[in-house]
Amino acid sequence: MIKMRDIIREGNHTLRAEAKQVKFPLSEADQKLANDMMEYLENSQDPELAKKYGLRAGVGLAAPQVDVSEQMAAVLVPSENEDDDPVFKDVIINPVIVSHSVQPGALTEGEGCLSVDRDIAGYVIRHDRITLRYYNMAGEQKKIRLKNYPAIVCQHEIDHLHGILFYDHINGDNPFAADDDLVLIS
Ligand SMILES: O=C(O)C[C@@H](Cc1ccccc1)[C@H](O)SCc1ccccc1
Ligand code: NI
Repeated sequence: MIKMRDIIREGNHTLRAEAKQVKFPLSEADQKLANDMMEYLENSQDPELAKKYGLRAGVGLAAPQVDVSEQMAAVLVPSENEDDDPVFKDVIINPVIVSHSVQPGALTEGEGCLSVDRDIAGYVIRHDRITLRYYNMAGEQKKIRLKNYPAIVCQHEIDHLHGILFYDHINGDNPFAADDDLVLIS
């Protein structure tokens, strides 16, 4: 299982590298990696397991964060009611944002990152709505529309595949600068 010690931190060059595309059919190693990353998210969202193994909660984990420079990320966005199915759960492979809203969006509370051990305040300006094309573990091409929180999470993870970290999107002069059309997502 993936633990916090397996997650690389700022300063490791893999976090700033352009990850390479994944080939299909998935190798045994890539299948194991995909399953292990999703397992991390599930464990980290279980309070007992998270405490037992010292896991930081996560709704997404990208392969470069475990020092594998490949275009693959696990995303597990739980529903607000724990009895309901997740809002979004999949391993997104070779993802591409094929279109997006002009309207920007940002989390009201800002963002964090499992690979960044410090709090960095500010609006992380992203697209409020995206159309995402990706391949799942079976190699099936998917094309989905996401908005608000799931869209923010997927953009955070896709950034990791291109060497981008959340604070790259914060306005350095005024971290909480907000255009009139910015959608603030709680
Ligand atoms: O480091 C990662 O990629 C995982 C992040 C993803 C993320 C952070 C902020 C906004 C969108 C996505 C972790 O999920 S950060 C911890 C966290 C846990 C639960 C909910 C929100 C953030
Ligand atoms: Ni991150």
